[in-house]
Amino acid sequence: MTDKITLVEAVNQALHHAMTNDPDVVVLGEDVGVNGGVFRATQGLKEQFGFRRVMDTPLAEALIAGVSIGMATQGLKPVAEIQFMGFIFPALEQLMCHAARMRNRTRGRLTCPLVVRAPFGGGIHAPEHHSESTEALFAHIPGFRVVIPSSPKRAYGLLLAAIQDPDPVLFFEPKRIYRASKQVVPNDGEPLPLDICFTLKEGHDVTLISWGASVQETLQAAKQLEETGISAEVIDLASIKPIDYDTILASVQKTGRCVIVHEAARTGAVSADIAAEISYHAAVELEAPVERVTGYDITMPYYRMEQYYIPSKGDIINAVNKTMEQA
Ligand SMILES: Cc1ncc(C[n+]2csc(CCOP(=O)(O)OP(=O)(O)O)c2C)c(N)n1
Repeated sequence: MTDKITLVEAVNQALHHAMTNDPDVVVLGEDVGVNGGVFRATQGLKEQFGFRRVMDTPLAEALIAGVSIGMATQGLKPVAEIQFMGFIFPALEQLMCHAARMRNRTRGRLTCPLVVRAPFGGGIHAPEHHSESTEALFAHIPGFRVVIPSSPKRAYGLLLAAIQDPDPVLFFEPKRIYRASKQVVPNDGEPLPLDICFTLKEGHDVTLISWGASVQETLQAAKQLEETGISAEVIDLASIKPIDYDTILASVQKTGRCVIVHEAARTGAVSADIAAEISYHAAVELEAPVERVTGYDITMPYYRMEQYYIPSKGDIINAVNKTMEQA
């Protein structure tokens, strides 16, 4: 295919490809079949693969996770959709206490090749439970991979890799940019590596690290900074767990400055871990403390206030300027 497609269309394309090429891949979740998913990520799957492989479930997230774990341990590769990240918590006991531990509990006899997809993040004027970013909660749990794509190409390649991975992967999709831009995404079935971050722009004055929808504002900030003579390197973390510290440390050791940008609340965030690792391993090279541009420690506000919560291009530029002032 040579047409340009959106991030959500890339998810759909990856699901089509995986299901076509591997009869063990099944899809389940609320409204994923007849309706094609609330965001249309699973559109057309039921028509093509039938109700045995594309299952509309009751509104019961614990059931979705539990059934998926059963299927995964018995040879299938379920891709479950949780309609919004804010509704994943009824499934947490199943995911945390069973999926994440299956390999360890059975001393490697059983693995749990399960993918849980969930849209996350704010910016689409939705009410509560529809806008949060709790990726750090899942990154904290041993046994999961946590993956967040930020472009159509990475959505396609990373989702294929997640489906092939033998262990449970939480695949969080930034819905604010589901339809924000288009890319040509060859439908070649090529997975992307799950263990690396992606350097989107090279630079030598400051390293900007982000993930999800915030990568957009981070790239815009880098572009504007370039016009004022500040050269920013931009890294899309993509794999939230595990984190590719080789790339991050090499970048910060080169630039001497780092700003981490994300929508999730500040306390206990993934950025705190990254800042700690950088402070430890690049203490000699750092010219300024690591800055963090984050959401606030509050429930994601309703839509009229959303714009004040989500890190903006201006917030990122201010943080970069702060690090540049320190010498
Ligand atoms: C725990 C939880 N999961 C998912 C949702 C998202 N959601 C909102 S309405 C809806 C469909 C409800 O369908 P049904 O129970 O048949 O009621 P209807 O709206 O058709 O009257 C879903 C899945 C939710 N609100 N809460």
